[in-house]
Amino acid sequence: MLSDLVDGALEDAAVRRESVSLSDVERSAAEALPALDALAALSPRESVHIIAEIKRSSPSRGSLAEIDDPASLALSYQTGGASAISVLTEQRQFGGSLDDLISVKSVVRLPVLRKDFIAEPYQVFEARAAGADLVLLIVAALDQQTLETLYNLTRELGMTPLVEAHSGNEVSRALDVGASLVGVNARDLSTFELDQNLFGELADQIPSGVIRIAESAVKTAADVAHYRKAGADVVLVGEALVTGDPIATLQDFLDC
Ligand SMILES: O=P(O)(O)OC[C@@H](O)[C@@H](O)c1c[nH]c2ccccc12
Repeated sequence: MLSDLVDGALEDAAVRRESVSLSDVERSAAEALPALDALAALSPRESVHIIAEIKRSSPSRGSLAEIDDPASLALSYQTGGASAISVLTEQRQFGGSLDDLISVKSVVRLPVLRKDFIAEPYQVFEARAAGADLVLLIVAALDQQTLETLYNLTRELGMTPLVEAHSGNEVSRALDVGASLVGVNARDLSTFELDQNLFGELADQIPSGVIRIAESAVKTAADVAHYRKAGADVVLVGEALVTGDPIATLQDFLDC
């Protein structure tokens, strides 16, 4: 269940907060190098953009890959032509950490997304302090007021929010807060079911000028072509890259 994932992420944040206070993390966020311009890096072009994800496991798919050295995987993603890197920092179910993000950020020149279950400002400051350029905000996990608060904070810190939706109503809520980057996740985070047609059903609701991202369920170049045809400017790919040859897979997908 999505609410369990959020509760777990908040409990872990509360533990970290015992050693690094809110004011400490705010100070580190203010001292970090400025965030990169993710909207520029993902702006629509002739070919699709790929956000390449670092993910060790997931509740729906179990263990995927060991990934002892996330920085070197991220460098392969950069070599393969990814436009941005997504790092799962959730520990309990996805096996990630903020340290993964810090090491990735130290080697790549691409924008880096903190992929986690973000529900309070502390986690947004932590993302910036670790060097994140983008933060994932999942509409289904947040009431509208919290979504707006976290969206505005992310922007104030110079980062780009990627606002994730899984229904028409959630796309409207993403647009209501002013999202410039909207992701449609094919996977329902409550049931873990996949619906690869959802992106196509919702894409028309996302106005031009807003970057459209298709998330999940990209296994082959044909899947990329499917999303591209349905209007995706960007696809976000995890499993296919961590389980296969990352450079060859990216190049294959970018040929679409
Ligand atoms: O591994 P896949 O099917 O290529 O999916 C990547 C990404 O879309 C998925 O990891 C994801 C999308 N939204 C999320 C929110 C939380 C955790 C994970 C996700």
